[in-house]
Amino acid sequence: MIQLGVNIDHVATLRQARGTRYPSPIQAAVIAESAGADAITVHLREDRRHIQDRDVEILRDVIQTRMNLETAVTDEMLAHALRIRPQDACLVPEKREELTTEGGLDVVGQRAKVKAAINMLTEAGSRVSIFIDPDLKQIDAAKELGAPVIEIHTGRYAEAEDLHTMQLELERIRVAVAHGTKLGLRVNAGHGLHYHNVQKIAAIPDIRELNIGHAIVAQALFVGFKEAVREMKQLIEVSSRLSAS
Ligand SMILES: CC(=O)[C@@H](O)[C@H](O)COP(=O)(O)O
Ligand SMILES: NCC(=O)COP(=O)(O)O
Repeated sequence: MIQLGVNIDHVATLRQARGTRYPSPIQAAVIAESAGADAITVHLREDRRHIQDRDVEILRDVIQTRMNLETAVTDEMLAHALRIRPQDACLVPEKREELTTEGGLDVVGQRAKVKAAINMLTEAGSRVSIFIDPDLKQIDAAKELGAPVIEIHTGRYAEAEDLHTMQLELERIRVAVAHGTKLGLRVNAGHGLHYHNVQKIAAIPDIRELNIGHAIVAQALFVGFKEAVREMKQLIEVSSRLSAS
């Protein structure tokens, strides 16, 4: 069964907008787990626009499932991840000025840097994942450098403005998942997934985990956080079962 990692970054976005104590990402993590989340994902960005260092520290003690800590490949952020020692550490690209993560990490173009990060995090006890485009060369490089997990960036599929582009992107993701799985990698996926586009991704055989945040936090405004997580978990399960039958 596909696992669901709930990304709680945007609970913190709302808090940071006013500098209040609420809403609490810690409370969100506890509720998400009680609603069936298999992991809690947070992205401590270099500009600290949402999740803060203190959140990550508290979450590390509170999370009962797994912490999936997304981290840029910089000295500062890696030092932080090495101190936190999350169960899963996901290497992501980061641009200060971007609205949201725009693409996958360029593993091919910075092999030495990525290899060093994988080695350090693995030694610290984290399972390392690489957030990567559905690009076979990047997947081969991730495997070559020893990453046990990849997370396929689904952003282009999610942002497609017409059906034809969406189908093309979906096919790229399907091929990438099959390729990564054949190489022996655990293949996760995520970014931009919501209640109306997750079905086709969840139906792809061999995807192990979906990381979803923005849409769940948005849905929580109307149905509550627990129900929003439950609804997403159920959609994923039904779509994955239907495709298998
Ligand atoms: C890497 C990724 O997909 C998530 O961390 C996502 O980026 C979080 O939201 P923001 O991009 O808005 O920080
Ligand atoms: N790695 C993807 C993630 O954590 C969630 O991204 P989004 O659902 O907030 O776009």
